[in-house]
Amino acid sequence: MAKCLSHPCSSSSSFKSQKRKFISTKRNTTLLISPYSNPRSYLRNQFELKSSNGYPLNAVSVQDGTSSANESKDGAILSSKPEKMEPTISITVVGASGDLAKKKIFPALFALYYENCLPEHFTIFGYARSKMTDEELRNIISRTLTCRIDQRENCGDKMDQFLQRCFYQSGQYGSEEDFLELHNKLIEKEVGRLPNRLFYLSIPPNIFVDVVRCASRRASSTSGWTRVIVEKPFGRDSESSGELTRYLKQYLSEDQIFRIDHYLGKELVENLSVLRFSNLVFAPLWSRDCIRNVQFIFSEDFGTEGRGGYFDNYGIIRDIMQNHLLQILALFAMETPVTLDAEDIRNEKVKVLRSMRTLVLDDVVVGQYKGHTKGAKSYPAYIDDPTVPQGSLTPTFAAAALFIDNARWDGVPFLMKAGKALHTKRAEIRVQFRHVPGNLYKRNFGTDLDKATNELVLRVQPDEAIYLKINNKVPGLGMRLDRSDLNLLYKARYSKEIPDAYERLLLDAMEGERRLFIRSDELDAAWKLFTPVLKELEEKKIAPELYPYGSRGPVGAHYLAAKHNVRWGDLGEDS
Ligand SMILES: NC(=O)C1=CN([C@@H]2O[C@H](COP(=O)(O)OP(=O)(O)OC[C@H]3O[C@@H](n4cnc5c(N)ncnc54)[C@H](OP(=O)(O)O)[C@@H]3O)[C@@H](O)[C@H]2O)C=CC1
Ligand SMILES: O=C1O[C@H](COP(=O)(O)O)[C@@H](O)[C@H](O)[C@H]1O
Repeated sequence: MAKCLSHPCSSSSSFKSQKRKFISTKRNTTLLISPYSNPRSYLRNQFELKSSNGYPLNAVSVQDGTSSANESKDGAILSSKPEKMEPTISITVVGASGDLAKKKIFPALFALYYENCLPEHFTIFGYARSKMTDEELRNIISRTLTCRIDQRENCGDKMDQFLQRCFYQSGQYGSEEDFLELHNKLIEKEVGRLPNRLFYLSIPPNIFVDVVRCASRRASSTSGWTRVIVEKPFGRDSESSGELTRYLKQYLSEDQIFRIDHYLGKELVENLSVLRFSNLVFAPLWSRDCIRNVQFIFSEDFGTEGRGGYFDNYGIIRDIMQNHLLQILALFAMETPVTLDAEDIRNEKVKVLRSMRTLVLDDVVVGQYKGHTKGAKSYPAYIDDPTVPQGSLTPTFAAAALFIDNARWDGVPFLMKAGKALHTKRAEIRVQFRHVPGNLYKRNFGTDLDKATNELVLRVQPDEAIYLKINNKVPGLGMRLDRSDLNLLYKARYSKEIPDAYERLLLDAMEGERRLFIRSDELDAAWKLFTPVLKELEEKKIAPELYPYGSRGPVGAHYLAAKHNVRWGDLGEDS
């Protein structure tokens, strides 16, 4: 039995059993088809992993009724299974030869293995068209595996053991035969166990549907669950996203689809709800009464570098704003969910997204980076990328002002800014509070009262931190005030290395925990906000404002903020 020794999601055993009772009551109809005479012994046979909300499994396998696509068929098969079959999980990374698989997915799987978060029995398959042997795949992925800095025990041995569980199958993405071959290889590894299968689609979106068709027809688990993690982008607009969902649903139920947005797996984004809902001090401040504006800022200090072919078809609004920043906004602004269950949280996110005003062109600024030389070093323009068409108008930078038309947030500007090839790499949420009414100390601040308002910053990356800018008396006999930070810097407070977002999300998908994955109605609501402006930008061929590689982006972003009486919080020296 795998135990997730140091995963933050460990919960007390009494809580665990309470939750399980709840599941068995709620799903007693499906448990009736379970081959296990005692549901508790069946549950003990499942992985004792805990998902990121601290709950144990709420959707382990088809016996729990979660894999509705194959229920009756699977039910029949299940009833002929031996009573105490141990489960196994087979994870297939489709697109295993690609950038994301190498950079993020295999390393995250290894980190979970290293932390004892994977079940005792598991198999990992890489699948792609490239021809490779198992050994070649192992060589490629071994280059990106690392052990936790704070542990490093048996690092080499653990890597070897992990790599021995990794295999490779070459195949076409639209070939049912090739997926059948994969299926047969999976069966060899799963023999004698209850097989659960997870497919990670780390491939360009135009082949999602082919893969899902072939995998669901030829390589689904016959008696356990089958789940599919789908990478972004989920379409280019409302229409294509709806179409993609309709296609996927020909082969999968919504419960089997895990639409990933890796920002939801980031530590500080996870912490947003904890901060809001478990600290009394913030609750009365969290509304238009005290908050002047909220800013969601994403910047990267590198350009598209090799991903220009993908990027040019999407642009920064689709790549970052419509998903990562909007998801954070929804968590920031939603009402208190009834419970921490996935559906309760996603219901609240949908409500807030549906209360938002559709974005208009007047509230958007777009930019594109141009070449720049600094000393002896030259930085390329976006259109110097050989995979980007000449004359491309695709924005690599955008700023936008959004509004939530509900009682809590009426009139509060929610500003977003996202860009590539800027001066720094950073992601943060900045909350600027209102002025203190009748401030006794206002003459100490000079004429710029905005500089004296409190600001709460959640720095998502790098150097995760939460800090609150306050006004403070400079010690001494006079009465001089300055701006200081109450600072919770994670690396100073916590010695443990922060897990990568993909680790948390992979673990949750294995556990059937959907809280951090995007439901189809959330996706619809998100696209509705951005689709009209995206269409208008393209139809009107709006030229992006050029900004030098490595700069702070177009000045237009400042005019946009000023129009809404906002000053970007990331501009000052001490920001
Ligand atoms: N890379 C990143 O940082 C991020 C990526 N994503 C998303 O993850 C997914 C994978 O990204 P990434 O790894 O960068 O993608 P890649 O371009 O590296 O593609 C992954 C694999 O898919 C196959 N492939 C590529 N293009 C085509 C094509 N036109 N037709 C058929 N097969 C193709 C290739 O494998 P082979 O030729 O061997 O079959 C390739 O190794 C995408 O949806 C992307 O948007 C999301 C967030 C970040
Ligand atoms: O989804 C994406 O995210 C990355 C940035 O992710 P991070 O975790 O490194 O901040 C971005 O580079 C990429 O363009 C986008 O597709």
